[in-house]
Amino acid sequence: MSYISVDRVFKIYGGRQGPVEAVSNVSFAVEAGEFVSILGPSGCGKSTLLMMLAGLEATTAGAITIDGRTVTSPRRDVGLIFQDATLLPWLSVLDNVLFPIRIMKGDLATHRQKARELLDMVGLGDFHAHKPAQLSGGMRQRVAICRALIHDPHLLLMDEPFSALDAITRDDMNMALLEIWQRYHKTGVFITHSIREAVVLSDRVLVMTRRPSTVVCDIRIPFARPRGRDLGETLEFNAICRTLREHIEAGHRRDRAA
Ligand SMILES: Nc1ncnc2c1ncn2[C@@H]1O[C@H](COP(=O)(O)OP(=O)(O)OP(=O)(O)O)[C@@H](O)[C@H]1O
Repeated sequence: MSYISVDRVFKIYGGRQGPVEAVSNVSFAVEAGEFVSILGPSGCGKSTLLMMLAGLEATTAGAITIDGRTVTSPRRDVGLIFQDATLLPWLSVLDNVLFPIRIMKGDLATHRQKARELLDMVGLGDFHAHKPAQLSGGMRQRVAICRALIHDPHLLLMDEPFSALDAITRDDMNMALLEIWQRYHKTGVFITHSIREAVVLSDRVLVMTRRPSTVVCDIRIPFARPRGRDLGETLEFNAICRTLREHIEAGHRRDRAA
């Protein structure tokens, strides 16, 4: 059995202007330790899918199973990272990283050392006493990554975590995430609009389209790890990006025709 199984999942939101079918008949599986990215146009239901994986939204039909258990409510063994780092401005960097432990009433003393190690790993070892306002956007997102990892979740769910960053910082964050993957062996679902980012980071890339909001393509990314910045220069990398772009463009054409 796969670590994550998404089985014929639908999500229909009730709205003032009538129901919105955000996700229709989506099925896919993710193995333990895999990093899977989801690409697709705005509004195709990527965030909705991630929220359902996190147990923060209910499915309208179908089932999501993680590690053998059907997802019916938020789970403790999941780390979430969003586009906005959403750090608490009055807390130090270290206390922001420790915040989930505080909420879960865990042992702060033992986790303080782990928080310092995580901050060291993402290059923020000297910033543990700073407040979020004293950090750049990329640094804040690094803190958010440490916060998502502090309770050692097996699964990381990431919703466009680097899309608000400039191109150079984004590349740096991709490299940092690759390093984290190498070191901590998590399972990951990553939402992005960047084809290149998806290919650099992932073991598999899924493409979703609208009307209906479903998965139309599932491509395995064959590059060995560890991966470096030069991966993006290779012919094979660019050929995979082209294939994914063609799937996304075909979806756009179908949308326009509908
Ligand atoms: N709480 C909600 N109530 C009603 N409709 C919603 C709700 N959340 C999302 N939707 C609608 O569901 C559809 C899918 O939205 P979702 O945010 O999941 O798409 P997305 O692919 O993540 O978009 P983006 O790439 O722009 O973030 C959209 O039409 C959106 O307007």
